[in-house]
Amino acid sequence: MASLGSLPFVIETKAESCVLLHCKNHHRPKFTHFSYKPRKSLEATCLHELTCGISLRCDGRRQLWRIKRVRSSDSEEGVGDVDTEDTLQATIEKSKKVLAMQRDLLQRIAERRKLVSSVNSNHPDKISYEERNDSLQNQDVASSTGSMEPGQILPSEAGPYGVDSSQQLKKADSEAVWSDALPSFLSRNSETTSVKDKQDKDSKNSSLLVESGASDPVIEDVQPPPLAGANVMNVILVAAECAPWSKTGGLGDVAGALPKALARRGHRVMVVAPRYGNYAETQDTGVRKRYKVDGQDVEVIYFQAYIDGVDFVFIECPMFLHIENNIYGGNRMDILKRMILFCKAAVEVPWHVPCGGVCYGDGNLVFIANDWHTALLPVYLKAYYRDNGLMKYTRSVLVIHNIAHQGRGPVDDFRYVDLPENYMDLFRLYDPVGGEHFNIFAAGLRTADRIVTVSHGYAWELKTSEGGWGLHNIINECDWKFTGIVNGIDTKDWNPQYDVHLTSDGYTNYSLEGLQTGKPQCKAALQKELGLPVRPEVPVIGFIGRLDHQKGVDLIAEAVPWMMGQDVQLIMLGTGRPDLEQMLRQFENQHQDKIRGWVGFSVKTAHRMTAGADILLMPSRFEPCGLNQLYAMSYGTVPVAHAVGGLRDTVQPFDPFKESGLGWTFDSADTNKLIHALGNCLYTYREYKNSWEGLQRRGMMQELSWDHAAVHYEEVLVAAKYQW
Ligand SMILES: Nc1ncnc2c1ncn2[C@@H]1O[C@H](COP(=O)(O)OP(=O)(O)O[C@H]2O[C@H](CO)[C@@H](O)[C@H](O)[C@H]2O)[C@@H](O)[C@H]1O
Repeated sequence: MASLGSLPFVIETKAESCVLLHCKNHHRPKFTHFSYKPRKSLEATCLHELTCGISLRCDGRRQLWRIKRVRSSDSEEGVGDVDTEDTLQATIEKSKKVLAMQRDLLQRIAERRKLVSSVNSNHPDKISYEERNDSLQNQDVASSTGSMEPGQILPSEAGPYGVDSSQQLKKADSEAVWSDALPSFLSRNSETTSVKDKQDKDSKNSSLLVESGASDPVIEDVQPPPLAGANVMNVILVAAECAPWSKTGGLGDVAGALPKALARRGHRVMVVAPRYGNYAETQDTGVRKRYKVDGQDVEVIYFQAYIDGVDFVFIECPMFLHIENNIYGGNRMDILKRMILFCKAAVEVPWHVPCGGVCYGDGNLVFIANDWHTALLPVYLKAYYRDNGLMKYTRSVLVIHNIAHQGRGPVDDFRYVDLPENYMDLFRLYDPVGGEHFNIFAAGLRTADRIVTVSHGYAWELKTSEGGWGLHNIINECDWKFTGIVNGIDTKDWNPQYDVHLTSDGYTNYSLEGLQTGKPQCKAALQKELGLPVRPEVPVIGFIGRLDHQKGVDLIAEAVPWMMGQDVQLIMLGTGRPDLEQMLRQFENQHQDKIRGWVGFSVKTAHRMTAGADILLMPSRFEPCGLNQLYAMSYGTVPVAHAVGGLRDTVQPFDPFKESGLGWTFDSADTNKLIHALGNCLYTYREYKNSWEGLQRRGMMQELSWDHAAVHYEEVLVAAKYQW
């Protein structure tokens, strides 16, 4: 038995073959593919809506396929044969349901309209920014003293407080686009059609007898039932960077990959990021909105692309354009204003941006904000909307990728974020370093429904005064909603078997089976490309990362004299602190035949180094998760890392007696300890080839994909959803 939404279907077949169920009404057609034996009922679930129409197509043979619709209450046994009366009955039942749903929707609209007009009658149509501010503050006070009605909404046009319920409802009247403002399960069912359209479509759906052979050949797109099952929800990940469009480090990788894994579990997933450049894949949605930033109205344009099951929405405005190489550049105020604008515009995306024709809506929705740059989003969600009876079913999760950057400023910065006075306490923080100050990360952590960080080790460290960078007390207070989930990797982008950067210049793709030939070929290609002596026996040591205090580049620098006494080659790729960049260049100049210091950001080189190096150094002082060691291991490159944060979680130390483990770790950020670990590593590389290969193989055989982490994220999203 197959089921479409809550309506089950039986597919009856007469010959062995395969068919496709095609949900025509869905804005983005999805297919379910069945292989089957003659006269057998089939199990399948359509991901689409209750109201989707379907048609059957077969694989080219001239067979007559039949599909029968039955009532959801029917038992399986009673539905074996095709019966037009039953089909008709099922259609009538379905029509009734649709009509009931539409009635319910119309009633809700009427109620909302009443509410809006009563609010409008108390407020002039156009109120100034300051008036809105007062109004918000007053309502906030009213709310907290209990005089505000539940569900009461703000009387604004899309502006600093963004919610334009009245506008939306007026528009709904004429254009029937009210789905934007409704909970998503209603919005999507309603799409943008009228009741009559629905009925028309419904009646069309009753003709379910399809002759095969006339249609296109089968193009398979296997869609099993959603892995998330009943937990399927709408998820919007908001981040300041998103690979491949924008990336300064690991956050970009996560924003580009985690959403795809969540989508694979059946969630409807969107990523919202600034549009820093002219991204070819994206289309102008035609949606333009204005938001207040530092008293100025700033217009944003929403662009959109649908890739690998994920809606990518990019927010364009002159503040973002052409800074892709300097995303976090500019002075403190510039960055703050960009992030304020970004968060204000992002939180309203589910209302304004129709992805595939249909907005996400604010029901059954969870935002995933990332780091301090988007930590204002949970605050705006609460202050502008949820405190005012809007977005009642929307939740937020804040992910900590790096606590070292917090959006700190003087207390006076509070005036830029356009929030009611009583919100100041969320931002206020005192610590011995910053004194009393304004802290955006603090406010986000306090406001989000759930907090995640990117490994268990880092989750523990964040609660200590050394690891929490002044936010440990807040994190300890929030322990009940705080969890660690180790990052995954994008196994499409970062996979030696398919890596697009290994297809030219002498490099080659390789898998576990081809490790012994493929990896040496990549090593030779890397040595050649960088102008180092092409010597297969010499260990190539790599470092990739931001050149800053976190990554422990200075520890490598201190170890360079020792390393140069060894027969090794060292390749370092990074950008960051000018003094460390200069140091890289200097090392290369001093040791032309042994060191390459590549100052720059090159994704291609990072991939090629990961494939061609034997060893990856990660002496990070702190490392929330670390992706490079995960990439390295999956390419058969052995990590030598400081056992901290996610590195401790993911690099199990080599045990020569048990022939277990994945690399070498050292327990404090100390040059001698680095040298000791690297020394053992080099000794094993040279003297114990089998052990070395074992290390490589164990690394490559790990399941490091995002699919695993996505299950844990889903648990957090569900917990957030039921958080009141
Ligand atoms: N010069 C360069 N050229 C090309 N590519 C370069 C590069 N420098 C860095 N990269 C790439 O940027 C990414 C860095 O990711 P990491 O997770 O190692 O660190 P980052 O500190 O940025 O991320 C933070 O967020 C991530 C994600 O949660 C955490 O894993 C991490 O611990 C935390 O510090 C990798 O994809 C790496 O290849």
